[in-house]
Amino acid sequence: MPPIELDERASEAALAIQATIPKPPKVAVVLGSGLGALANRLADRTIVPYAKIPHFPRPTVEGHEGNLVSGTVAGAPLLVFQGRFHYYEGYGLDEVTFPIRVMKRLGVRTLILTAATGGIDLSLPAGTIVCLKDHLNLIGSNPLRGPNDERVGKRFPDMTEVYSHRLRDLAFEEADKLGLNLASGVYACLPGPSYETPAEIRMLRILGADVVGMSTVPEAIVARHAGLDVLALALVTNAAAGVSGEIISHADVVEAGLKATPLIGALIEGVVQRLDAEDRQGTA
Ligand SMILES: O=P(O)(O)O[C@@H]1C[C@H](O)[C@@H](CO)O1
Ligand SMILES: Nc1nc2[nH]cnc2c(=O)[nH]1
Repeated sequence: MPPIELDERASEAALAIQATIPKPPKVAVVLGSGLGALANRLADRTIVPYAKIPHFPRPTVEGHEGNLVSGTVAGAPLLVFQGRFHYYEGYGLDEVTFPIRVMKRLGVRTLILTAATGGIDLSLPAGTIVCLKDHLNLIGSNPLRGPNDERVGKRFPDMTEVYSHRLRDLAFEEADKLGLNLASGVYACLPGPSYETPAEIRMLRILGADVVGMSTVPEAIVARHAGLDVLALALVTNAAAGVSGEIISHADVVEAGLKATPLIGALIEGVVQRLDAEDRQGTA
């Protein structure tokens, strides 16, 4: 039997989700390392374990639970992907970005990506939240490689504005309300799983990167291809290699994520409530 096409797999996964969540929220968030507890802030929760969704991969990394959670924040609907897939886990980019293809079929229009990152810029210490303004795809491939589904998006999608100016403005306004000093920066995506060497970090700084991670970019590319508006919030969990001389460990990354969850959660909630208000007024 020939392998089932990606499109068909995504449609089957979306159908299975709709059996439990008949009217999925139009805003989705993907939670990065250590940020999983954000899903617990939702009210009226419906939880679908990834294991119950056909064709869905399974997270293999600590700090990525593997649940799809639908619920509300202060009355505004939100779909939470509690756990993501990374290239370094051995998954192909098709699998890494499978949740994005599925959420498109569920009717999601706005995607909020979150990620744990190393701070390259000296002005971005651990604990800083960075609103991404652009990225460097250094993963060595592209998630859109292969046949293009014209029903979803163009063969050669423009990437001039991956991270929506409108959503970034909204995030900065909400950060102001919280008294949060939100930073702005460029994310470099490397394949991992080893962290960088100090020489690699010096190279990334010259290339214009402010933070470094192992995710987010493939998801953002697939989302833009499909016409979703994207906002990405990177938490600096550690100084990048060689910046402070401190050893980097995933346990510390997860702990920093946990610590920052209330703040990044409040920011996301503010943004989601604004989007919901716009949606109700028909301006979104
Ligand atoms: O899923 P994210 O990008 O938040 O996780 C980062 C990258 C690696 O998976 C991990 C390294 O500690 O954190
Ligand atoms: N590549 C990379 N990913 C991270 N995720 C959290 N911290 C880091 C880091 O320093 N480098």
